[in-house]
Amino acid sequence: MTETSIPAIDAARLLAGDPAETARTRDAAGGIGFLTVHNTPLDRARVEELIAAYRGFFALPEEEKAKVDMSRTEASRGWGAPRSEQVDPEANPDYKEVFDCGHEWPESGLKVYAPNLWPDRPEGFRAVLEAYYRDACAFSLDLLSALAGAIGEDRAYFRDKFDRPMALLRGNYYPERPDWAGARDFGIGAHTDYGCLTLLATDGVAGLEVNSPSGWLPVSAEPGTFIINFGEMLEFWSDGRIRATEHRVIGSREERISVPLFFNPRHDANVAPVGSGRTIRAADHLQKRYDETYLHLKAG
Ligand SMILES: O=C(O)CCC(=O)C(=O)O
Ligand SMILES: [Fe+2]
Repeated sequence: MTETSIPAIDAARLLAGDPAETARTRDAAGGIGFLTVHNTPLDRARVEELIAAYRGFFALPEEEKAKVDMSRTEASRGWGAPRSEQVDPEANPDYKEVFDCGHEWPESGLKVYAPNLWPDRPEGFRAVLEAYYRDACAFSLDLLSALAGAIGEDRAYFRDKFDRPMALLRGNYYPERPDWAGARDFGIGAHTDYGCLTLLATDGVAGLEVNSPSGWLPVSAEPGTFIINFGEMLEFWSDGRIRATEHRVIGSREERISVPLFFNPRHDANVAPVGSGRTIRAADHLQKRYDETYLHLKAG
């Protein structure tokens, strides 16, 4: 596949089953593995409100963020300090900061459903994130159903695999690229995402690069337009018909906020290739990847 541009898809048309938009989505998912979507149910004001909430949190004094530091827990909930995650083992730990929250189900005993850690400030932070989480999950499920149809599978296939989703909503804060940063330092090192579909909102500042046949390709999106890519579980599931493409952020003189929703299925979903007779339990794959990349979870 030699596709070297990132298709822009009209989400309303795709979800309504428009054949041309469906075919372009299928080609993008199986080719470069990235697309942008506009005309979505989450408008610009909604995303700007969300980004402002994260901006307020990341601007808090370090002592305050440390009260919800995920390194005190065995899970990926709360604040991740700079250099607390190493997505590329060949690179140094990322210099970004993050705030993670997700679906809670403590009775499950699974760390992927751990309780969220909420800061006292900024005011309204929790409510804004929870409402966005809910609506972004619904939109992502619609997108996945359309994608299933696009690759010739049952559109309803995913519906019951995403109740109690292990979906994780993350705020990434990339400060100005530090003076000390060298060739092995990244805002986020090269990686593929772990789950099914990533719905990425950004503040519009450039920085994301996609590994394409012609080299690292920049992609950006204004608030209200989203970048979509696919994770390892969907690549397994679709037996490679949908690609999990590597991407990274080196960082620049301009600070940047991005908000991915990592739309992961329920813990017991089987993400092995459809019809293969094999089993790959979604929670096992996700926990393995968390344990490999979050420094506070790394074995030893
Ligand atoms: O900040 C971005 O644009 C991408 C972030 C990313 O790849 C991630 O959080 O997995
Ligand atoms: Fe990513």
